[in-house]
Amino acid sequence: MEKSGPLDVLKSLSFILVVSGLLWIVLYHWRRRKLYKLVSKVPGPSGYPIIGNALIFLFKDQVDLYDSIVKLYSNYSGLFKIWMGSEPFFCIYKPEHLEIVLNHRQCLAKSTHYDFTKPFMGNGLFSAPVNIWKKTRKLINPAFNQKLLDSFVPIFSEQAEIFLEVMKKNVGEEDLDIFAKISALQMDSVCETVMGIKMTTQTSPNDFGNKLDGAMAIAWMRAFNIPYHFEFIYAISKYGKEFNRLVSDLNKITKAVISEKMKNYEENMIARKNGEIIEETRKFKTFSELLVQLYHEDKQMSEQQIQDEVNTLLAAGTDTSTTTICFTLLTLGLHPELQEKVYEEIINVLGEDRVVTKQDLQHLDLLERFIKETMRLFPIAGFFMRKADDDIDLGDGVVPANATILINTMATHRNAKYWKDPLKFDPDRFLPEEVAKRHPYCYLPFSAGPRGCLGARYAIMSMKTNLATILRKYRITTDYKSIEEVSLKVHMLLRPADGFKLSLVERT
Ligand code: HEM
Repeated sequence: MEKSGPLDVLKSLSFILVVSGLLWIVLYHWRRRKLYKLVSKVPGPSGYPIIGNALIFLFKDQVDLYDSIVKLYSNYSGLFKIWMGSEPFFCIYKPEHLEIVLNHRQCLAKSTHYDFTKPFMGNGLFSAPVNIWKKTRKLINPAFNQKLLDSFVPIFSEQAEIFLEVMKKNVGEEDLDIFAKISALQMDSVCETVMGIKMTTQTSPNDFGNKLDGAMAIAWMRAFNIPYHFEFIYAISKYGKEFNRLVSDLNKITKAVISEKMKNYEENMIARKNGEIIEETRKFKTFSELLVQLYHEDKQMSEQQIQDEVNTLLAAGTDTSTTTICFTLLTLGLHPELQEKVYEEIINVLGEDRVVTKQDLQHLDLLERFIKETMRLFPIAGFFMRKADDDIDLGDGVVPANATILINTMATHRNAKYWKDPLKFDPDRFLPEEVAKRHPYCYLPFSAGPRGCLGARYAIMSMKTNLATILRKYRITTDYKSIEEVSLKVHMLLRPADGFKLSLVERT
């Protein structure tokens, strides 16, 4: 018998490899046959082998990314799908679909893309897996009550008044960056209500806010760029290195704050046991103190979980409100006559000098409708994702288990099917009688259902306080001429591609 040489061994090995590879491919597709069957029933653009439709998102700058998503949605009248590599994405915007998905018990999971925020937010509410999320949200929901939010209004007011002081020195300056100023205002309010510390970003600028913004922007950029999903590419990239540096700096600060709250709580417990009377130095409890209390009383929250929640609230609460306030200033600038009506309302409720109180907020109706209409046209968190844990029947199509669902509320908010003359700015759309005429899921700036925004009421109250304080002293102008002219980009949240182009003119 002839002996087999090294070449024959190599040939046999190659044969085995090719056959196993083919078997693996067949098995992989066989296991996904149900998925393919369901996917095939849903319309969608044709894609390329292996990458599918990933080119829609790949190598796009922030403006192109926004335009591509809008264009994609405009081609379909309802549910459609795209392939991101081997992963099908089901794209929705119809109110009926949104209502099913956002309330479905099997749709509470966030897609894997949210994992990129985990180095900072960990298992905080925003990115937590469903089992952890359920437990934490049940614990935190009661703490986020109206009484607590009311107790924050003096902080919102105090910070807004500091903003006016800062603006006295800056207004009229060329190249005044109003977004940065509002961002500092929000950062100081959120840091004080969440952590109980005066960050003083407004008066002595520090880079905590920039670091937070930078870290979140990189996490979101990664979600939309498949090559950076691979840890070995991301870790050696400039983004990966920068992200780790930013997160490490931010964590040092929040960790120190939580350790201090833990220490205070324990010292107070001992003092109370010894019969000492503890004088409260503040009229409100911060979120971190409430979380520390939950940690001690319920023993259901670990120290790490507290830090994850604090980091989450900082990240979820600052840029969101900052960007919405700036968009509201922009829409005020675009509509000078309406702006005067908002001003009159503020003067009627507040008078000339008094700081804003929680009672005032209930009477600033037009201002609230103005903010709501702004959030319709500029829903800053207009794209978000869920994962289906089971097949989800949407009536006119089924989303198969494990698929990602891409929600685009911008497509709902600006849709002529649901909004007459959708690009017309009209705060009266939010009069109660008008709201009652619509499907409630036509308007979702804060998402909805059990996993909707935890801070929606907090955001409205803080934005109303800030805007009322600012608008009483300043008239807003913008270089934009119309809503249509404001082209948008995806910078984690939506932002105007060419900036906000705002000016503040002192009222005399
Ligand atoms: C104008 C301001 C805000 C807007 C437009 C907004 C919008 C949203 C949206 C759309 C979601 C759902 C995101 C998703 O499912 O991926 C969300 C979730 C969340 N938001 Fe907000 N938000 C705002 C302000 C705030 C504030 C001020 C806080 C806290 C102080 C906050 C805390 C949260 C948290 C914790 C979640 C996650 C909820 C969960 O998964 O259970 N948000 N927000």
